[in-house]
Formats: sequence, structure tokens, C-alpha cells
Amino acid sequence: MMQKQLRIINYLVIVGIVYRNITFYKSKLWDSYHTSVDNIVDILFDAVADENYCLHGGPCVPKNYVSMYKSQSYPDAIIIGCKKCGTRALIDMMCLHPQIKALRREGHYFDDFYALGDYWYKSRMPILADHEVAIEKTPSYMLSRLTAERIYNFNPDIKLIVILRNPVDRLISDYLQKQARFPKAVVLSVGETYIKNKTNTVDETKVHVQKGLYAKQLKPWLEIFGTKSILIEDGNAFTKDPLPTLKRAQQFLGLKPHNNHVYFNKSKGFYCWLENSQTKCLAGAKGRKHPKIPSQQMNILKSYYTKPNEDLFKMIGKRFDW
Ligand SMILES: Nc1ncnc2c1ncn2[C@@H]1O[C@H](COP(=O)(O)OS(=O)(=O)O)[C@@H](OP(=O)(O)O)[C@H]1O
Repeated sequence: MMQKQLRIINYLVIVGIVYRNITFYKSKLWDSYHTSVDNIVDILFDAVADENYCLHGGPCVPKNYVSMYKSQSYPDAIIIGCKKCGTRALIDMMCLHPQIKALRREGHYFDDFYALGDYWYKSRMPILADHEVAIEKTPSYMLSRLTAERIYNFNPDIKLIVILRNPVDRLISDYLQKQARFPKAVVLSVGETYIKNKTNTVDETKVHVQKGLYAKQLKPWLEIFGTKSILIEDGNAFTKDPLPTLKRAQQFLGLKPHNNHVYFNKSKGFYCWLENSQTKCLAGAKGRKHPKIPSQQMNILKSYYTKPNEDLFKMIGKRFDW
């Protein structure tokens, strides 16, 4: 009897583990399903794409379809950071330029999926017509020297775009994202989370705090790529008025200036734009209302970042208003 119960428990544990893994990998499986389909389509097109794009006595593939598909290419530029600094708004608004196309989701090839190979990366890229450029954004790239090395080995001439934000605003934004995702786990306030009670100093062990140390993160990128390959923008200024940043980004990519039709949307409280005559704003997860932080705690957070900010400004040769 005991053995039978043990077998049932064993069985339930296995079912539990399988279920958990399926849930965890569901999105990744979905992704790779699409990728496999893309790859199969590519192989088929390779097979049929002889001179006339026809199989022997079989179906023909429209010439322009083949050449359109074949124009899928690696990115010309990557937005490498930083998290919660306006990367989504930047890439979506950059795509209002008729020559810019972007990977819809974050790329994560050079950090999470490097083992899948650059063919996988390319297969996720948008299809380009002549004179168009492809971009992607992955805010976590900026955090690692290894990623910088990988990207350099991949393409030393690639253009990199960095959008930064007042690190205290960034910290609160990361906190709010975590709170929204894990409401039961985030019970402490911003101050209680990031300021040590006993010493009234910032808790430097917290990853969210470390993510605001921009000079440290950018140093390897500047060493590896040099200043000319990296456009560094102020996310706070971009949020208030995106046009100057968008203009510089177009110039940086060597594109003709294009007047992106963005406008301040009062009800969203942020800039939005028109897409096929419809208003398009970012989803509610972007542009959350920040809580009021008690001024004493705010001062502790601000003064913690004063020196790292100065290091950053010195390193990049320009100042931001934070
Ligand atoms: N036009 C527009 N609409 C909405 N949000 C805007 C816009 N421009 C900049 N931002 C700021 O972008 C912040 C989110 O940054 P990211 O897109 O980089 O976040 S993420 O790292 O991809 O999760 C987001 O941070 P929070 O305000 O803290 O939510 C916004 O302040």
C-alpha cells in the first residue's frame, strides 16, 4: 500500500515538474516555433529559387517575394540600453521614419540566445526594401562587457544608441515594474527597498541600484567601439520633447531628415503619434505614475548618484540636466 502511495506521489511530482517547465518555456517554444517555420520557408525558397524561381514542372515562387524575403538582413544599429530609460518609445518613434524598420520584440541575441547562432538572429529581423535600415533594442546589452565584445566581433562598424535617464527616476521605474509584475513580493516602499534603515545609506547590493551606474557600464563599450560609434541620449529630455533626439538618431544613421509626427497626448501624459491615421500611444506599462518619495529619502538617493553621474558626464563629454 505504502509503495503504491509513493508511486502516486512520484507521478504527481513528475507531472508538476513537466507542467512548470512547459509554462516556463511556453513563450520560448512559441518563439522557436516561428523561427523554425521561418527557417523552413527559407530553405524551401533556396531550393526553388533557380533562375525562374520555379520547381521542375512544379509551382513557381513570385520573383519579388523571393527578393523581398532575401533582403532580410542583420541590424545596422542597436539600442543597447538602458532599461526603463525610454528605449521602447525611442525605437517605435524612430520607426516613423520611412527608411527604418525594427525587430518588434527585444533581440536578446548577444546575451541570452547567442548559442542559437547568427542565422537565428537574422531570421528574426524585419524584411528590408532597398535603402532601408534595420534596428533592434535590447536594454540589457549595456550591462555586460561580454556582450560588447560579441557585438564588436559580429560587426565592428555597427552603430550603437544609448538612451539614459536620471538614475533615480530609472530606479523608481524599475521598482514600479517589479511591483506591477509581483505585487505580493513588493510590499516595501521605494525608500524601504533601496535605503538601509540602520545607516540611512543606499543599498548598493541591489541590482536596480547598480543599473543606474552608467559610467561603469558604458566604459567597456567606449573602449571597444570608440565614441564615434555610439550615440548617447538623455531619456528625460527625450520624454519631454522627442524630436531633437529623433533628429540626431536619423543623422547618426545617415538617413535623410524626416519630420516624425509625434505630439503630446494630454490623456496619456506622454508623446504619442499617428499610425494609419490612428492615435498610437505606448501601453499602460510604459509611463506609470511615479509615487511621491519623502524628500529625505529622495535626497539620499540623489546624492548617491551625484558622483557616478559626474563620472558619466566627464566620460561622454556632455552633461544632462540630472
Ligand atoms: N512617449 C512615451 N510613452 C510612454 N513612456 C515613455 C515615452 N517616452 C518616454 N517614456 C518612458 O519610457 C519608460 C520605459 O522605458 P523602456 O521602454 O526603456 O522600458 S523597458 O526597459 O523596455 O521595460 C517609461 O518609464 P515609466 O514612466 O517609469 O513607466 C517612460 O517614462
